Amino acid sequence: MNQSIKKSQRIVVKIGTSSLIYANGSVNLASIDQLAFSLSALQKEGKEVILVTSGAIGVGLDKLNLKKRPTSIPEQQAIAALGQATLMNIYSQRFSSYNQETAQVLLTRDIIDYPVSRENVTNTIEQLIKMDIIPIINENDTVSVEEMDHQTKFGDNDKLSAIVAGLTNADLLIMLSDIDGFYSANPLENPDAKLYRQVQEINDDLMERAGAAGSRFGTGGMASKLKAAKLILENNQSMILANGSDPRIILDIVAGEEIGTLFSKVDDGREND
Ligand SMILES: Nc1ncnc2c1ncn2[C@@H]1O[C@H](COP(=O)(O)OP(=O)(O)O)[C@@H](O)[C@H]1O
Ligand SMILES: N[C@@H](CCC(=O)OP(=O)(O)O)C(=O)O
Repeated sequence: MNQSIKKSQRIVVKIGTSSLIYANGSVNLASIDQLAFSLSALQKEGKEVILVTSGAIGVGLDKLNLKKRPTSIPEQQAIAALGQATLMNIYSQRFSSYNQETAQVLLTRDIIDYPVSRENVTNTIEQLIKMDIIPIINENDTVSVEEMDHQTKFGDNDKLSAIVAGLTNADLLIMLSDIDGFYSANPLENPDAKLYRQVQEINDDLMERAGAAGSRFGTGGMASKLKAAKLILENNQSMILANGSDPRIILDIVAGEEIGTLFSKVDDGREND
C-alpha cells in the first residue's frame, strides 16, 4: 500500500488519444464516461483534480470519417479545432451526469517562459479549483505547432501535463496510456520486456529503451512520457504511468494500490524484477 500516493491532494490526470479513441477510429464513450465518473468521485471526496486530455485530432478525424491524420500542419490544426469542441461537449455531458462542472483551458507549452502568461494561467486554474470546477486542459493546437519539424507528429500533451503539474504544485501526475507502464523495451516488439515498477532517475540507458508510439493515433510514444517524467523528477514530484483502458484505475491508484510505473526520487519499496 502506497501511503504517500494515498495522501495526494492535488492530482493531475493525463489521458492519451489511445485511451480515448478505439483502434477503428471511433470515440470510446465508455472510457470517457469512466474517466468522468472517477474524477468526479475524487473531487467529491475533497481531492483537487485537473485533467489534461488529448483526443482533439482523434475526435476530429472520427467526425470527418478520416482513417489517418493528414500530414500538413494546417489540416491537423483544423481537425484539432473541429474535434476539440466535440470532445469538450462529450466531457461536459458525461461530467454533468455526475453533477460535476468542468471548464476548458487551452494552453501552449511556452507559458512557463512568459511570467505574465504563467501567472494568468495559474490564477485561472486556481480559481477553477476553488470553485470545485475541474479544469480540462489541452494544447491550443491553433496557436502552438512546436512539433512542426516532425511531419507525422503533432502536439505533446505528455510534456504539457508535466508542466501543468509543476505550475500547480500537484502532488501526483497520473499518466494514462495504452500500456501498463514503462518496460525495458517496447512490449509490442519484445515479449520478454519487463515492467519497471519504480524509476528514480531517467538516464540515457532508460531513454534508449523508450520507443515510438504504438497506436495509429498516439503521437509521442514512450520517449515523450520519459521526458515528462524527467521534468517531474527535477521538480521533486511524482508520476505514475498506467494503463488507461479502464480509467477507473485512477481510483485504485489513489487508493494506494501498486499499479504501473512510479517515477519518484523517493524509494517507495516497489521492487523491479
Ligand atoms: N519501453 C517501452 N515501454 C512501454 N511502451 C513502449 C516502450 N517503447 C515504446 N512503447 C510504446 O509506447 C506506446 C505508448 O505511447 P503513445 O502511443 O504515444 O500513447 P498515448 O496515446 O497514450 O500518449 C505503447 O503502446 C508502446 O507501444
Ligand atoms: N492536442 C492534441 C494532442 C496530441 C497528443 O499529445 O496526443 P497523445 O500522444 O495521444 O497524448 C490533440 O488533442 O489531439
